[in-house]
This record gives sequence, C-alpha cells and structure tokens, in this order.
Amino acid sequence: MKTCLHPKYLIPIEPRATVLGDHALVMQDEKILAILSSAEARQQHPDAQHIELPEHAVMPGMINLHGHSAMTLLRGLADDLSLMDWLHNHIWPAEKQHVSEEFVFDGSVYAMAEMLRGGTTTINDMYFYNDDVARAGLHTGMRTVVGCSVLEFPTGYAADADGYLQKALASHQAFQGQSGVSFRLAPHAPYTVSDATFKKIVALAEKHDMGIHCHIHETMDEVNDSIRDHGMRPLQRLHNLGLLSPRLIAAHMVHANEEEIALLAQQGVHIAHNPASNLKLASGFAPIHAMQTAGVNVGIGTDGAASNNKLDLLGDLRMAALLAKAVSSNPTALNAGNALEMATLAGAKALGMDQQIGSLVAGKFADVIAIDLSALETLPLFDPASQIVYAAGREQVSHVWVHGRCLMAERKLQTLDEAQLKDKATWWHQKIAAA
Ligand SMILES: CSC[C@H]1O[C@@H](n2cnc3c(O)ncnc32)[C@H](O)[C@@H]1O
Ligand SMILES: [Zn+2]
Repeated sequence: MKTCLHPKYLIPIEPRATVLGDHALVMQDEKILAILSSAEARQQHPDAQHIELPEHAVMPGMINLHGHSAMTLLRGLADDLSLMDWLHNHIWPAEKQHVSEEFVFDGSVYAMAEMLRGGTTTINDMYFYNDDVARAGLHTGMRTVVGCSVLEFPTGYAADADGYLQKALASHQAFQGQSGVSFRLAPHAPYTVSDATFKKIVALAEKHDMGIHCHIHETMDEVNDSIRDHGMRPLQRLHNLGLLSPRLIAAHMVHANEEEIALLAQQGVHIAHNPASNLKLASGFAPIHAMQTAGVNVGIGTDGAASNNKLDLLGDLRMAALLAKAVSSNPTALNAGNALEMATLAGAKALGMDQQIGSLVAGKFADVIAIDLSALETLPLFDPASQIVYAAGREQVSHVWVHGRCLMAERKLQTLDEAQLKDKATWWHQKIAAA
C-alpha cells in the first residue's frame, strides 16, 4: 500500500535544519519510499492514497528515550517528594502490592495511547514483566524497546539479579524476529546493582549484542552515597566495571563535572535527558549544553508518569530548550532545530537505530507525525521548527504513523478505543485506592 502525504512543511531532520515546502512524503508498506515535490508525487504515484495536510508540518515520530510506561497507573500517587523518599516510601511499596502482568500490560497500553496522541512513536522503556511490555507494544503498534530491569532485591517478578537476567534473556529470545519490538538490559541504578551483576551485564550485552539502559547520576545523594560506599563517584565505578560504551544509555546524568562529560564523550555513552522529572523530584539541572558541546549524544525522555506526571515529549522538549539556555547562560543553546533533532535522530542514534528511524529518509521505516499549526496558539507562523518547539501543544499532533501503519488520524486513535482505556484506568484507580 502506498500513501502520499502533502504537508505545508516537511521537516526531514536530515539534512540538518531543512524545511521543505511543496514537498510530499511517499510511504510504501512499512518504509519511506521517497521525498519529492508534491507535483511529482501526484504524477508518479497516481495510485497512492493522497492525504492533504495543508496547515501541517510533517516530521519524524518522536523517540521517548527513557520511560516506565506502566507507571501511568501510579500517576499522582505520590507527588512533591525527593527521589529516595518517593521510591523507598511510596513507589516501591505500591509496586510491591500492585505490579503484575496485568498491571504492566494495561499500564503500558495506556501510556502508549497517551504517547501516540502526543506524537511519540518509539518508547525506550524500563520496567518489570518484559513480555507484557512487549505485548503492549505489539497491541498498540508503538515501536517499543523493552528495558529488562535488573536489581539485586526481590520483587514479584524475580527473586534476585540472576533471576532478572534469566527473564531478560528469555524475553529477548521469545520475541526474536518480531519487528517493532526489541530488548535491552536495564540495570536499575548504581545504588541497586552490585559490581558482580554489572560485570555479568557487560558480558551478556556483548554476547547477545544488546544495549544497556541505566539510571545514572540522577541525584547528588546517589553520588555522595557512592563516595561513601565505594570510595568513588558512580560513573567512575561503572567505568572501572566496563559499562561505559556506545551500548549504554545513561538516564538523567544530572550531576556531571567536566571530567565526567569528557569521559562520556570519549566512551560514546548516550544520555537520556529527563527535564520534567528532574525538576519535579528536585534532582537538579543537567548540563546538556556542555555535554553536546563536548560531543555527547543527548536524547530526551519523559521518565514515568509517576514522576513527570505527563508523557508529553513535546512539552518536555520546550522545557529542555529553555533549561539548556538558562543553565548555560547562553540563549543559543539548544535552538529549536537542535531540539527537534534531540527528540528524533539523537534518540535513534542512542538506540543504535539511526539507520532505521529518526529522520525522514527513503529506506527508513515510516514513523511519521503531522502537527496542525493552524491553531490560534501557533499563528503567525514565521518558522515551523520554532513554532513546534516553543509554541505548539501535544494536542496539535493530528496524525501518527508507525511502521507505515496509521495509528492516529485527525486525532482519533485507529487501533485503540479511548473510552475502554479510560474505563481500565478508573478500574485500576479503584483497586489501588482501596488497598
Ligand atoms: C527497574 S526499572 C523500574 C524501577 O525504576 C523505578 N523508577 C522510576 N522512575 C525512577 C527514577 O527516576 N529513578 C530511579 N528509579 C525510578 C520504578 O519505580 C521501578 O521500580
Ligand atoms: Zn526513570
């Protein structure tokens, strides 16, 4: 099947800072077939379904580089706390009581519906019950990278680190060959994973060619506790254990000094920046501009809905751009074009998927979104990239395709029933509130 999009503006991300007018994007089956002038597209592809998007910008679907999808069901359960208080006294007890296969599937589907409605087409997740996160991805059609969590302590999912690792490898094996779903090893954090387990993870990641996803340097407490317990900062400890490499996505990295930024660049580590969660938990201000200047690849994430509390990548992108300027005292830091790249191609690079997604280039998967810029809030329109990053809201995302499949048209989800999803969320609320 062939579909031709005719938007007002086409923002392919590659080549950098390009905005095309009077151009069309041709999708065939799951791939991008061509980008060419609108007139040529009509002439060369008369048999295609032609979709007119006269007020819209079309760009690659956004990549949420760090999330815990199922935590939508815990949204608003514990607010206005520091990370350790939030985790130890509220979230981990709630997870112990409620997290199950059903919880993870329902919560993940719900999160994916919210993310798709906001123009996110790929989620790099990290949670428990790997198979159920993967099933949620297949059910919704969202491109899903399942981070298979590893911790030293028992949960309802596994008894110990080896148990989590076995489950990770079993999930990786079970879904081999399924397009749209892949797996990474996800040690939770330096303060919940031992040296021995980190070493096993490095070896397994190499053996099975898997990426690694870990919370690192999220708070100053984490850094100080590591100096107390290990005699060094977490990043140095992970470096000594061989974890720092292009396989690694370090979520947060709020506290990084100059030497650590140089080390991240040298080792090719990717960063998932989570501005909203970092602000809400008062974790700090990540030195994103310094990292980018040093050559570190930085993508953007929402973190979970229990610490954000939205899964609104577009909103968080605006926050990231504003914060980058304030933190570096430099108004040119993270301009609109670079911000869009952060939410697309940088995320794809971090996942090792930049040959498949992250920009609108012939041969890549057709993960594409359209944003209606005709709203009162986004006029007058001088610069589409500026308007998307600084002025548009996620509710202006009108259409979403993943793998060439239309998952939202004119803001209506095509594969999911919104009323049913809301009923499920209410059911879970009653169950959790009653406990
Ligand atoms: C093992 S992955 C899931 C695990 O991580 C917890 N979590 C969610 N958000 C954060 C965060 O920002 N820092 C550290 N840990 C977080 C989640 O509740 C799960 O227990
Ligand atoms: Zn997180």
